[in-house]
Amino acid sequence: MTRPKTVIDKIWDDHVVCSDAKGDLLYIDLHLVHEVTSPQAFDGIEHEGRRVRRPDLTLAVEDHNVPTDSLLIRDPMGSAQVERLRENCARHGIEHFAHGDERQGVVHVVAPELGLVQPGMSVVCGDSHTSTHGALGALAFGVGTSDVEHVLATQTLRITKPATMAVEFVGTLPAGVSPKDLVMALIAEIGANGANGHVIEYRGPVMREISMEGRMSICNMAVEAGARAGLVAPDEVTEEYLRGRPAAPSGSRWDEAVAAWRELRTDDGASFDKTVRIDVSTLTPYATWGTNPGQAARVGDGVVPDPATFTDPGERAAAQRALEYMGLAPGTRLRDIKIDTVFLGSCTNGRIEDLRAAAEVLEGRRLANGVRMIVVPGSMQVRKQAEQEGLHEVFTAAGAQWRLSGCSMCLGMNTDRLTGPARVASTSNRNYERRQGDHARTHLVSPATAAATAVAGHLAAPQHLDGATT
Ligand SMILES: CC(C)[C@H](C(=O)O)[C@@H](O)C(=O)O
Ligand code: SF4
Repeated sequence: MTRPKTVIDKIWDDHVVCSDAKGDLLYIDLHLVHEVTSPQAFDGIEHEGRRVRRPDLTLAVEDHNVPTDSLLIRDPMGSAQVERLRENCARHGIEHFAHGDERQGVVHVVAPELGLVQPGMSVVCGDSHTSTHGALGALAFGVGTSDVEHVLATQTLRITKPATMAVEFVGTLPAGVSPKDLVMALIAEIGANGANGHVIEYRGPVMREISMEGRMSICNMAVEAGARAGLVAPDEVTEEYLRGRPAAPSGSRWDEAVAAWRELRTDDGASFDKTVRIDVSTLTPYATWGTNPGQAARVGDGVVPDPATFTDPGERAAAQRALEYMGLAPGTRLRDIKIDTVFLGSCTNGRIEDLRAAAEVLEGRRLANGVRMIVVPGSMQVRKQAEQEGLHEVFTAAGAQWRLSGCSMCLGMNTDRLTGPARVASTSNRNYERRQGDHARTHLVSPATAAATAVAGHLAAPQHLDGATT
């Protein structure tokens, strides 16, 4: 009998080209590229007189630097970076979705929606949130620019095999608790370093009930717990999501692919280096109060903690500093924190289901006085779908701005960077100091919570708009 294996080991072993004392050389099935981390990598291979080894397995998308209120890139830095991506792709024969292309969007939204990411694949991108693609049952790593160069030149990645971690969600998911809340609850529980160096397999009955969009939100934030990657073994949800997508297999190749995907399960008896079990039955929506994603509490009855109550000195100091930056006093109820800006978008929560969840809350309601909200679809395809469903009208009727696609306010690398003091409810994944602007304070939330917050003017989940007290 062969040794039982985790799904992580199966995909890993399938891609090892060779190994030495320093680690493995993994074959890469799909290389995603964006404008921020690729210029030096292209310079590097060109300096060596090399070509891109597999342009056909490489896709580039403009996302971080593009404005979302115009097709014209006015910012000189952003424009220079995007221009270099265009030149590099043209020179190396790489498919490239430019700002204005109907397939453009945040790279982690674009690749899955085309059906390019499939179970059992190895995927890399010079971007930490590449972990998103694990939702499709792929092993997907964010890598640095020198690795991008290596992958461009050789279609392989040098990497030491990370440890494995099982995150098991059990119990019954209560209504009104979104996948984002689930992953925020996980990180609040294990901490922003809780999965350091591991690849997570999200498992358990609850994961099977979660849609592909929801799985992407959960895998997206694996890196916010310190993980190298996060994945969900493929199942019927994965198959239904992929069926009929432009790059998905078709005809008899579909049946062959599905048969292979069905082998991608963790065998009974396989062991993980670490296991965490979360009972979801008593969860409620979450929001962060601090400056890392683990500094989070329940929106309904949570309060900003007193740093003095943390036993770990590092955590105590981090909480102290976070409260100073965030301008918050211990004991403040999360629902008393007033918000002036709301960002709905990003590779965490810019997909169609996210927009639907927010629109459901905003339907027939208006933003609170003094609140500004921007809605940035994760891709131009998401934007098109949302417009077909009339969601954009719900957003604009409520007083929100309906934008083009890009990373936008998720990180201030474009003209959506906040310039003045701002307190933001944001559906993105990172809340470190100054990420959204020099004087911006970020509270991470789910799309439904972002929408309810926009209406209330303070942190709130949808049930609080109807008078619920917790
Ligand atoms: C700019 C890029 C390298 C960065 C990342 O790696 O994640 C960005 O996408 C982010 O979300 O902070
Ligand atoms: S949307 Fe945000 S998290 Fe995602 S790739 Fe862009 S900047 Fe990074």
